[in-house]
This record gives sequence, structure tokens and C-alpha cells, in this order.
Amino acid sequence: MVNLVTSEDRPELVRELSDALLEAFPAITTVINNINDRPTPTAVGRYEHILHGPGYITDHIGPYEFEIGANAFFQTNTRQAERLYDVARRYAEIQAGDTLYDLYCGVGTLTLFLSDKASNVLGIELSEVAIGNARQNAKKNGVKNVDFLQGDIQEVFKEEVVSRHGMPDCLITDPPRAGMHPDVVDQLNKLKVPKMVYVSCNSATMARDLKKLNEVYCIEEIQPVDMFPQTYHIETVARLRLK
Ligand SMILES: C[S@@+](CC[C@H](N)C(=O)[O-])C[C@H]1O[C@@H](n2cnc3c(N)ncnc32)[C@H](O)[C@@H]1O
Repeated sequence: MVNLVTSEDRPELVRELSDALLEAFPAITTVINNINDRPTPTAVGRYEHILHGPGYITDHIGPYEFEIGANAFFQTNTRQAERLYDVARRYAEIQAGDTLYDLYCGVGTLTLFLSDKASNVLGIELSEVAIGNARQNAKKNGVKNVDFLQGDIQEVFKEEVVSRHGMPDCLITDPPRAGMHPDVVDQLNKLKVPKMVYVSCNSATMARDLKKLNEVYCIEEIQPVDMFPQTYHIETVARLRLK
């Protein structure tokens, strides 16, 4: 996948560049143009044009195949991602009939990975592209016991959602580097989920959130996973249980 991020929407220029890239690198399967006309250094545009191919790539984690758009999150180290998800699965201790929530679910990776034993799984995610990919990924992998909600966790993860989808027996949270918004942490403390698994790529914000969650939950175990070899970055998984 090649994602051309431009500050202007100039189809005649990007088309020429896209054609040249496709000729020089025949292995490219899809080319996208994200138009970011805001003064921010981000690769996620306000909108995108698909210049070539389906607009997504596919990758595998465990037995599952995932479609991934340019604006959707996917773990960069696919081989280690399976190990990370194995730790999350071990910590979640899902029993037959369990209801599971997957907050910040991306393209539904953990949602599908943990769906086999659970009775139903709800994934919540901000990115429209990622949630579109997640729904498609569930269909593609024949997983029928999952549901996805698009929106900001802070807005969406409210009592109405719990009354509609059922009280979770276990909840996975895998927020971005900034960690969880304080309101989301408060909501988790209020909800009193029996088991929780917190996956994080930023130990500092995770420590901040765990300190608050520790008012209501015991932190039973923490396992680092080396997702970023040769760097000081580390992914961390924590197992929490209601006190
Ligand atoms: C670290 S990724 C985890 C994705 C997924 N669990 C995985 O392993 O592939 C964090 C995800 O949170 C989403 N996100 C960021 N802020 C959010 C918010 N306020 N509400 C909902 N989702 C959010 C991002 O789009 C991203 O997909």
C-alpha cells in the first residue's frame, strides 16, 4: 500500500506519481491519496481518494485475515501481535457464554481473536474507516457473535450501551498513547466489570490510568511484550480484577 498524503486535492499530479510508482514497483497493490488540508502533521486526511486497487491491504494474525485501510490502526509487528493477543486471551479467561467488550478496537483484531469462546463481543472505535474494516473483517472470517459501534469512547461508552449490549463479564481496553480520558476511567470504575485487560503502548499513561483504576480493581499481573525490538518502546498487558 502507498498512501500519498497531500495538503491539496490535485488529482492530475498524484495520478502521475501513482502511475510512476506502479510502474517502478509492481508489487504495490493499492494506492491512496489522503488530503490533509489542516495545519497538522498527520497522515490521516479529511478525506481520501483510492487511486488504484481496493484501498486496503490484508494481513493475518492467528487464523484471522484482516482488511486494513490506510487510516486504520494495525499493529506494526504482526508476528509479535499474535503473542500480545495470546497474553490478552490468557488474562481475559473467557468462559463460554461471556459477554466481552473491546474498547478502542481498531479493525477488530482483538475483537475477533477473542470471539471464539464468548457469547457476544462488542467493539467500540472512533475511526470510521477502521470500523468499516472491522465489520468487513467479521464477515470475511465468518464471525457472527460480534457487534461494532463507531464513536468516541467518551461519548459512546455510556449506561445505554451497557443496557443494550449487556453487562460485560470481561472488558479489554487498548487505548492510543495518550491513554484513556479520565471520564472513561471513571466510567470503568463505576461499571465494576469483573475482569479487565488493559493493553498499552505507553507505560507512563497506563501507570496513570492504573493508579485510578486501582481504587476499584486489583492489578493482578503485568506482562510486557517486545513489539518494537531495538527501541525502548514496550507494549504492556495488565490483568485487573474487581476488588
Ligand atoms: C492502540 S490502537 C488499538 C487497536 C486494536 N486494539 C489493535 O490491537 O489493533 C488504539 C485505537 O483507538 C482508536 N481511538 C483513538 N481515540 C479514540 C477514542 N477517543 N474513542 C474511540 N477510539 C479511539 C484509534 O483509532 C485506534 O484504532
